[in-house]
This record gives sequence, C-alpha cells and structure tokens, in this order.
Amino acid sequence: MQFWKPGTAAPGSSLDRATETEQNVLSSAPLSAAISVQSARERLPIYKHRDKLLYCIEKHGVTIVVGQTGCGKTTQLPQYLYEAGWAVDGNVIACTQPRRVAATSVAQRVATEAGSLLGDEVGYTIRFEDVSDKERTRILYLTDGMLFRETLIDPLLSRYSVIMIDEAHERSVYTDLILGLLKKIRRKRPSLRIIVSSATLDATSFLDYFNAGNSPDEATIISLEGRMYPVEVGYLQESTPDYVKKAAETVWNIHMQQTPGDILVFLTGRDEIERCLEDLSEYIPTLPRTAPRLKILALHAGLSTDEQLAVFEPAERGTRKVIVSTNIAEASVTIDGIKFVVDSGFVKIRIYNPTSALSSLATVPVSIASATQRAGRAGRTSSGICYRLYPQSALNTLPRTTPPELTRTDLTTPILQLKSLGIDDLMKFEWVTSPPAESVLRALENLFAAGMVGEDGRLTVIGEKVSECPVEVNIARMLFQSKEYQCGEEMLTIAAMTTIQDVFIIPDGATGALAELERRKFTAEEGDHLTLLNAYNAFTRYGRSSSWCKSHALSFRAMSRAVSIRAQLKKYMQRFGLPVESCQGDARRLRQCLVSGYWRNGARWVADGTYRSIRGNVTLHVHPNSVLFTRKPRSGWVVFHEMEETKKTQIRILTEIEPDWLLEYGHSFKDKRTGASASSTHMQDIQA
Ligand SMILES: Nc1ncnc2c1ncn2[C@@H]1O[C@H](COP(=O)(O)OP(=O)(O)OP(=O)(O)O)[C@@H](O)[C@H]1O
Repeated sequence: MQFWKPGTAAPGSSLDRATETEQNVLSSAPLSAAISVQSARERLPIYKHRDKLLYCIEKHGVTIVVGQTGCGKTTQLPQYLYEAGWAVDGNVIACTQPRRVAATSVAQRVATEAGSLLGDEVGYTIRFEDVSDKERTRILYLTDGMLFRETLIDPLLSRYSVIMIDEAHERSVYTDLILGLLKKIRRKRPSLRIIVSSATLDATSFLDYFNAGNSPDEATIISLEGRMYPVEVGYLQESTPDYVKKAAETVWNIHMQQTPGDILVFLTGRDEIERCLEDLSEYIPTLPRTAPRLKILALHAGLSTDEQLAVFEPAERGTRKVIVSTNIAEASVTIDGIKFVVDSGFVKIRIYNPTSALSSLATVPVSIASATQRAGRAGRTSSGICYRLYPQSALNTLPRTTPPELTRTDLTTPILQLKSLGIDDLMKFEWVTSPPAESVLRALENLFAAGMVGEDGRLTVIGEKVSECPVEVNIARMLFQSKEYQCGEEMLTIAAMTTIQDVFIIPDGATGALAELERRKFTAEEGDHLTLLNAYNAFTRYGRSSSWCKSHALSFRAMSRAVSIRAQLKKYMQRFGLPVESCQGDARRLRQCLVSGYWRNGARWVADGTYRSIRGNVTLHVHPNSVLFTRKPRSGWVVFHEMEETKKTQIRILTEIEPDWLLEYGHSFKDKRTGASASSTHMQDIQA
C-alpha cells in the first residue's frame, strides 16, 4: 500500500501530532468482558472530570464541553446528571444528536449501561419513531429536529431540566435553531441548564454567543483531556483519481496484511457505497481458503432503523466485518470492534442557490473537524489506524469546519417553523450565525406565494397547520391541496414514499437487469411519483409480504417504513379535517396536485435529452433510476423531487406535468426560441 507508515510520517496536523503524543500517555489496558459496567464507565477519560462537570453545570447556565472523540461525553454526561438528581420530580435530561443512527445506538448503549429497558428509563425519539415513555423516561436521546419540533408544542421545553446539544460542531439547521431558542428560553426559565458538546468545537465562539446580552458568567468552557485508545493516521503518497476503487483496495490490503479488527469505510452516498461493495465482491473469490472471511455491510440514511442497527451486531468468529458508510457514522457512534477506518476525504452536503432557489446535494472535501471525527470512530474499544485516501499535504487545503447548514440551505421550512413559534421578526432572532439575507428573502417569498404567510408577514391558518406536519413544506402543501383535487389517499402514499429512500433494490442473488425488469412492472409512464404509488399499492394488495418484496426487487423494510409513515401522516390529515379520498386512478389530478408542492422544481426538456430548470436555467440530467431516463415527457415539462451535484447536476423522482399548471404559481421565465418573457399573463409564450 502506498501509505506513509503511520508514526514514521513527517509531523502532520495538530490532530495527528496530538494523537501521536497521546500514545505514550494513555493506558492501553483492554476492557475485558469480565469487568463490570460500572468499572468500565470509571475507566473512561471523562470520569475524572465528573465532579467538575457537575459543579459547572450547577453554577452556569451553559456549559461548553470539549473532549476527544470517545472520551465519554455522549454516554456518560446524561448519566452523571441523572445520578446527581437532575431527573427527579418528573424532570427529563435530553441529549440531541444530528442523526437518527446516533440517537438510537447511543440510547441503546446507555440503556444497557443503566440497566434499563430501551424505551423505559432511557429512550429515544426520532422522526416517525418514538421509543420513550412520557411518564418513565428520564434520559432521552433525540434528533435535534425532534427537539425543535417539541418547542412548537411546549415553547419553554418545560419537561427538561438539562438539554445537551451534542456534536454541535456539525451546525445542522436544527442545532443552530435550537441553540437560538435555548438562549431565549434560558431568560424565561433560568433553572434550565444547557450543555454544548463536541470533540471538534470552536468553544470560544459558542461562549461569546451565550454570554452576549447575558451576565458574563452565563457560559463556561470545560476541556476534558484524555483519549480512550490511540489512533494512528496514515496518508496516501499521491492523491487518487478514484477514491471508491482505492477504498475497496485499501480494505482488501488491510484484510490481507493486518491483524484482526473490523473496518469502517467513509464514502459519500449510496451509489458509491454500492460501487465499493461490488469492487469488494470481486476480490472475495480470490480469498485464500485459510484466510478469515469478510462480512460486508452498507450503512446510509436510506436504510431503516433496524437495518442501520444491524451494523452493530458482532461478526461471527473468524470473520472480519467491513462497514461501508456515509457520514452518518461519523459522530457519536461507537461500533464495537472497529480497529481500522478508511476515509475517502469527501462528503455529500446540501447546498442552496438563493438566486435560482434550487437546492442540491454536492460532493465536497471533508473539513478537518469531520476528518478528526471519522478517525475517532477507531480507538474507542481498542487502538486503531485511520487510512486517509489523500496525501498529507491536502490537509492544508481542507476547511477547518463545514459551513453551518443554515448558511447553505433552503430556509422555507425552518422559517415557517420559527414563525409558528411567534418569531416573526427574523432580524431580532439571535442566530448563532446569521443566514444569508437572500435565503431569508427567498424563503419568505416562497411562503407568501404558497399562501402560508400573509401580507403582514404572519402565518396564515394553513401556514400554522403546515408547520405542524413532520414533512417538508412542499410535501405538506400537497397534502393540503389534495382536498381540492380529491386525491388525499394517493398523496399520503406519495408523501410517505418520497420521505423514505431506496425503495427499489437488487435482492441477494438477483442481477441488476433482473431487478430492473421487476421494477418496470410498476412503471407509470407519467413518471416516478406515480411509479412509487403503484409499487406501494401493489405491496399492500399482495399482503405486505417480505417474500413478495424480494421477488419484485423492493426493499421490504423501506416499504414497511412507508406504511408506518403513511399511517402517521394520515393522523395529521384527519386532525386537520382533510378528506382522505381517492382520485380513482385520475393521474391528471394527481399530477396537478404534485405541482402545488413542487412548483419551484419545474424543468423543461431540451432536444439533447437534458432539462433546463425554470429558475436559473440550470442544465439538469435525469438520474438513471428515473422512469423518464430514456423517454421524453409528452408535454416536455416535469417537476422533480430532488437535485444532486455529481460530475453533472442530476434530478431524481420526476413526473410529467403541463406547463400551464406552473403558471398558476406565478412562474415567470423566458421562452428560449422567442426570447419573450413568460408569466401568468404570457401563457402563449410557453405553450408555443
Ligand atoms: N456500543 C458500545 N460498545 C462498546 N463500547 C462502547 C459502546 N458505546 C460506547 N462505548 C465506550 O464508551 C466510550 C465513550 O463513548 P461516547 O460516545 O460517550 O464518547 P464521546 O466522547 O461522546 O465520543 P464522540 O465525541 O466521538 O461522540 C467509547 O469510547 C467506548 O469505549
């Protein structure tokens, strides 16, 4: 392998130097299976800071905790608080996570350590899944989005005595929003304590944020020294043109040359993960008979909770487990047995162009903070090695942190939610980092155009209701509009099916071509939304069986999740008095209803087979999974669900529409041939 030999490499980033020096300092006594949970907890580096932490949390409103990955922040701090009495009198200790896999797996671990059944004293809440007990749960792990949603019902979050915002370095939209709200809540409810924690945090900027406008001892910082086990870091000598192939090759070399221990690989998305799994499966037949086996697993957001949790199961004896993951395993997660991390150095993030009002996913180099977190997935239950698939010199070009999501995302849904909390003056909201004015303006325009905000800038009745729905504004809007088109039954299904990902799969033992043939059985020529609807209807018609799914190349778990999400959304429909009626196969009405949600994502077919977005005139390529990949829509116009920047800009889940339906939403754009401006008063320009 072309890696610098770890340890012999020229000194690298401060991260790597810190790692190297710590090797000498740390105890490397392995955790034997026999030692009790309690003594295992006492061995964690955070333990010696327990009293100091509890003292600071008692004394200060906000405690900012920075400590190396794996030192015990996520699992131990809530337990210390519990033991110190912060959960008496019905109080709850909350700990937020940016991702559901972290919330569920950490809750499981803490329940085990605390001797609780999961969902009893220790529980978790993620979107569409609540494994907690309103009366009994005392330590609750939840995604930051769920905590934010709770403020809509209880603005002072009165059931919580302490709220820990973990992995705050990720600066997800909801982390930032919730921090802004917590600062406000603290002024009204000084008994509430806030903890902001991470291994890779710019602590002073958070300190300044919380102290501004408050007493100077409102917030304090605690740095926890000590790391669990050392992690060596190796780099490629030269950058690689294909990091997916290199990742598979590196896994293979580790398997052939290194001591036992599982491997965690970081790539950017499902497509890359599948390519890597394919590359690895080509190596497997060459495995010598006497060599240990390889068990290869994927981990990404499109999987169900059960599928995600399957990666935590230990491999059989004599088998090395390889988990090929997106960044969802990057922070907070401990997968016991991981000794090697292979880091591609890239991540897929959402970016937003306020000028074109288009949101997309783009693959970009990771930040130093992310690279540190990834390396930190090893060294948790034994020492480890992290192989970075880029040269050490590239570290100098990496950003320190990823820009806060609020500064690079469509703010329509967050602003709707802030407004429903009565925060109408967005300039007065204490943002941790202010979002770009143009994005705020666009979001307000969108909400106004969708009838959710009135001329006075306040939420309308429908805006109030939409803000309660646990789905994006565009999807919620389609649910509300379904009343007009009498297609609530179908819209519920489409909303649920677009919320889950990766419905169509290649079952074990099948080929891609065979799966494609099966998939065609559901194809609706109007497009992907209706194809998803067909798949769902067939699934329920044939008894929701897993064997039926397997023979039709559908993911049983994804379909079951769609059933559960649909049932939950249906309750919202009923609460809002929206009829759940069927359009009886009237695809036209369905497509019209889709436009009510996706009107911003309209695109026009051009002769070379690509599309141009209505806003921004961006060249768009159809994702090969779409049923419109090889076919021109009859009208030449589509709306799409999602856009992704790979080497080109791809759109996924599209459905054919009529252009005049878009005009109802005030679209204004130019006709290519005539150069004339089109708007609702210039319909003929579009129809020409
Ligand atoms: N599922 C598990 N199996 C075995 N050990 C675990 C498990 N979960 C946690 N641990 C142990 O507890 C330690 C502390 O984990 P914890 O998640 O609390 O650390 P952390 O400081 O929050 O790390 P990070 O900053 O990476 O989230 C781990 O290093 C590991 O030794």
